[in-house]
Amino acid sequence: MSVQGHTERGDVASPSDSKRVTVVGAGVIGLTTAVELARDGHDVTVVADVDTMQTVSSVSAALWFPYRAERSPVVRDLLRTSFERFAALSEVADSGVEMRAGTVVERSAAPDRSWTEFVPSAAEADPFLLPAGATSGIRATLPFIVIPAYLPWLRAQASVLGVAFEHRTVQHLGELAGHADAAVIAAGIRGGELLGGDADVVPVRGQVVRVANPGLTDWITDTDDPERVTYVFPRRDDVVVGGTSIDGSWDLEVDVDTERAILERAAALVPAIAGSPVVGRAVGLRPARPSIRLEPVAGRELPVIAAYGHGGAGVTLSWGTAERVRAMLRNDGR
Ligand SMILES: Cc1cc2nc3c(=O)[nH]c(=O)nc-3n(C[C@H](O)[C@H](O)[C@H](O)COP(=O)(O)OP(=O)(O)OC[C@H]3O[C@@H](n4cnc5c(N)ncnc54)[C@H](O)[C@@H]3O)c2cc1C
Repeated sequence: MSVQGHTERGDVASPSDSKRVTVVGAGVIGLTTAVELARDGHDVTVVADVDTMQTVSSVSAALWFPYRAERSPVVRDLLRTSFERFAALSEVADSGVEMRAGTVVERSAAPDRSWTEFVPSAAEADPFLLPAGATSGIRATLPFIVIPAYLPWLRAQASVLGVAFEHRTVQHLGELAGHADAAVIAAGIRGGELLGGDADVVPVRGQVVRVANPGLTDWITDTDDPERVTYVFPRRDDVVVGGTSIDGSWDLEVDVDTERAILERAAALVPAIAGSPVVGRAVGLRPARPSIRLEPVAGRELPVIAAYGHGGAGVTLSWGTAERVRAMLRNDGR
């Protein structure tokens, strides 16, 4: 069996190293980790009570960009790994991953440009093409992940590798002991609750509206001001237009006034989308945490690895996260 778009690195786990692993979560973190572990020779089951296309991950826009992710050496490593893996996947037909040009608008005197170290194409944007109030900008070609194509593709890859799927809620970790040699908690915003003792995960509400694509290809993101988060991400048939970034809000209802304001800001940024018919709308709660929790958790009924709290960059950091979980598992969850 082969999984497309994965560069070979290291040997597949020998049968004696192979473990029964339960991954809790079928969002982008759980699925990516399941594929990575199955490819490493483990016997993987994904347990989730929300199907992939109903998760927060399905709402994601989704551009490779470290939005609402902490700047740390670990995240830097996850960014680099994921950039490389997505760049490789952009060569794979039907993966839903493309390398796409666009603009990051900057609105501060000293913008954080650390992410550009992995992006060979990154260059200063022409100031005449930037919106009013922008201090500067970057033009770059970045991985652009068309979620309605990518998540089903990823799930199909998992199935090809023999990953089993169970639809149920895990109430407590003890119920996994005896059925698995290790568990990975990729439960997004509910990761802290499942592990207990971690109240640091908070929702950051994101609302998006999808409009018909009038023929756009380039993306643009203008997110430095949390009160006026705006992005326009053209996919094949539609354009994902955002957004909001509201800390601590659990509200999953689409707000019509918010949608109107999003469309007005977006039309000011990209006049071509003014009046494009609305074809869909969604709200998702980004699983934000002061720092991503990506570590073994001691003292449980079975070895546990936590992998949650990716904020606004779960897709962006997914392959790096999966690689780290694979390495931790090879080290017996240490
Ligand atoms: C509007 C918006 C735009 C975004 N844009 C981007 C972007 O451009 N780029 C980017 O990188 N990121 C983006 N994000 C962020 C990204 O969507 C998230 O970081 C990511 O989806 C988190 O994935 P996850 O797998 O951790 O969680 P989720 O997708 O929420 O999945 C959690 C899974 O855990 C399961 N689960 C939880 N608890 C239990 C339990 N007890 N028992 C069984 N199952 C359980 C659920 O059923 C679900 O399957 C965006 C988010 C939003 C809302």
